Amino acid sequence: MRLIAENLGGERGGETVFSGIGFAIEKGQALVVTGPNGSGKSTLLRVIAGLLPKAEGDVRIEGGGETFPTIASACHYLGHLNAMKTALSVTENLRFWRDFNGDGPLGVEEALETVGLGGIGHLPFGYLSTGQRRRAAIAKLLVSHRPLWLLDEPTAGLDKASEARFAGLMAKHCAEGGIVVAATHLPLGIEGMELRMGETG
Ligand SMILES: Nc1ncnc2c1ncn2[C@@H]1O[C@H](COP(=O)(O)OP(=O)(O)OP(=O)(O)O)[C@@H](O)[C@H]1O
Repeated sequence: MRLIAENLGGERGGETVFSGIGFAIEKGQALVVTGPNGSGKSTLLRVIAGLLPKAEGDVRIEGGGETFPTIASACHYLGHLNAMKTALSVTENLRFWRDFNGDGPLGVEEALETVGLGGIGHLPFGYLSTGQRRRAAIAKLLVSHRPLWLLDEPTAGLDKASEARFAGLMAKHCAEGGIVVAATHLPLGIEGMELRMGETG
């Protein structure tokens, strides 16, 4: 399986944010997207995820077989917001995502243990601290059967120990044949290709 972009362009509010982006990411590889504020990192991730229309070019999955014929079927997108219901418990949220995305490598309890949140699954998501919310959102990736991780500033709000743990999880995902595309300002501690987005304005 590979993720291919050819001459990809994106726009916001009718203005071109980026153009001519091309890459080929094989399974087991990571692409780290860097660049200053406003350079289009989030826009690129959202275009790849299909959450925004592309302005030109193409981005697609090849070799995903019957299980992952499209990016939509293959990806889990972790944006700035965590996409969790504040009134539901952490466990209930993760059960929802596990059902929605297809059973992933870990069960809910195991995933919570893995991100250091064992024992608090019963709490409403809204009770969690900023970093705990991000860790619970990372647990979504672990309960989901999704080989393509699209991550927007995934380590924002994480402490050093959690950052290091997440670096290990991304490396493991790649080692098991996954693909990671991550936009970041912070070093992520993973080996990967770098795509540097340009300045705007
Ligand atoms: N809904 C919108 N309408 C118009 N312009 C927008 C919209 N959303 C974002 N933009 C503009 O698109 C450009 C790219 O924004 P984007 O969020 O992709 O940048 P980024 O590289 O992720 O920035 P940061 O590092 O601050 O997160 C910015 O100039 C931003 O102001």
